[in-house]
Amino acid sequence: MKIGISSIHFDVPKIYLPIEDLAKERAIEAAKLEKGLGLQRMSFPDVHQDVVCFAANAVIKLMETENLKPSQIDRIYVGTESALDSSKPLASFLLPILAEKFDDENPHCDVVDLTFACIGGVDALQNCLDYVRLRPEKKCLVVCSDFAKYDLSSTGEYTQGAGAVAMLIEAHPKLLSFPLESGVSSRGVFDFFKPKRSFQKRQILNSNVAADHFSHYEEELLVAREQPVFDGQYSNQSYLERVKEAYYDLKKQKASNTPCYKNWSLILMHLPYCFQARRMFWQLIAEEQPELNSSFQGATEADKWKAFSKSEAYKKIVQEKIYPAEIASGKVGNIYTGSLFLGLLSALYFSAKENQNLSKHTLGFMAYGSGAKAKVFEAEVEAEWKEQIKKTNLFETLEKAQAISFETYKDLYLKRTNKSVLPVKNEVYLKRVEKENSTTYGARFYAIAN
Ligand SMILES: CC(=O)CC(=O)SCCNC(=O)CCNC(=O)[C@H](O)C(C)(C)COP(=O)(O)OP(=O)(O)OC[C@H]1O[C@@H](n2cnc3c(N)ncnc32)[C@H](O)[C@@H]1OP(=O)(O)O
Repeated sequence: MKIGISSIHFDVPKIYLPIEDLAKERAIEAAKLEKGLGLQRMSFPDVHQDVVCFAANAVIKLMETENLKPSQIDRIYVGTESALDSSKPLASFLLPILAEKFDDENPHCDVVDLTFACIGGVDALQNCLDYVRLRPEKKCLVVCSDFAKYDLSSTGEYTQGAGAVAMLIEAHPKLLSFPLESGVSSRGVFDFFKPKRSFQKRQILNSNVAADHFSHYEEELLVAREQPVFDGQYSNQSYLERVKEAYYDLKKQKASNTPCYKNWSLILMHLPYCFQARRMFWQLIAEEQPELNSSFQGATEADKWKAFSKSEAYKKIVQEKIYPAEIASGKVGNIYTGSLFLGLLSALYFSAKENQNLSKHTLGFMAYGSGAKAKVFEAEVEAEWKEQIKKTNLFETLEKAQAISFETYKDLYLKRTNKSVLPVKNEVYLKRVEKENSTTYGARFYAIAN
């Protein structure tokens, strides 16, 4: 029996900072960000939004579109690395919101968060696929929700983004089905991580945040520090090593001599920024190109590979198989656990707009989570994919987002304002956080605006 994804929906902030504005303020050549890394916009949460809001909005869109009620859902598994609480999972915040929205609930719904940097959403997905394989009458929701926030002026700042993707997992899926094979590679490293408070205070005191903002910033970050400690180039090296090992693990499991990617109509890689996949993929498959040796006789291995990355053959792979997933990433930024699935949505939506026939085609997924783990696996496109994906209105929704100024971005980043940039409309929003003098200090309450 086929098991997989029947429906996929998303929610991202309605405001963004144009990347050229950030480049100007940071004295970075705009062409590096736009043409080198593929960045166009950096989506940023408004005052009333957090990762619970994005997750809830994505789930509500999915349930309304699929005509589902909470009592029909047996599991809500959330992938996130932006937890708002060290004990209470983000998934549990969704329950009262959904109960209120649909006037219905399932007290037996199993909810939990899975955290492993950007790959937690894939762990949640595979867990739920296995559950439905055992109990095919059940329906699960997998939700990925994150806010990718980096230190000001760091090399991560221009890759920031936020948002959520929600997916319905069931038997006889309408969108994608997944076989059992999945290549894995894990290694314990410190390429990108979010250590606990005492260490963070030292980090903050050493940071070069402008003096007039310092005390507020420090106070805020002592409550909850959202930004990672990271080494950008080392994280890319780790990404490459893990994904490569997982790719060849999948090839071994499939006992196939043909390079797996040759069967993939679309390549979905974790996108920490728009051009990550095109900058990394050639390094994964260069050794699967026997013609390289005859074409570049006498050249070093590194030179041969670099030549392959500039070749017409590689440009064709990028244009046909990688580019479709990049379209949304360039306009949203990194959304950690959701980035891989936003890429999936983007690639399928683009293919539907182009009226392509993807039914029965194979897609390749390459997921990565810092710390570090990669998983490489495949999916088959199901017959109703086009109708299902068109319901998301992905590109049209992204086009409606509004630009903000650099000053507004800084106010939001430093939490210097409590006035929303856009009116709260037709969405779940953060209504209140209990203050320190309350016995329920830190409890967060949400409401649904019409
Ligand atoms: C965080 C996660 O989500 C998990 C992961 O995936 S970890 C792996 C990714 N790591 C991260 O995202 C961490 C945060 N990000 C970063 O630290 C950095 O943004 C980064 C490491 C990803 C990139 O580093 P960077 O120093 O900004 O860029 P750099 O690696 O030098 O690349 C710039 C590119 O622009 C190109 N470029 C520079 N100037 C240019 C110009 N004027 N015109 C056109 N291109 C230009 C360069 O040639 C280079 O491209 P190629 O290597 O393909 O030729």
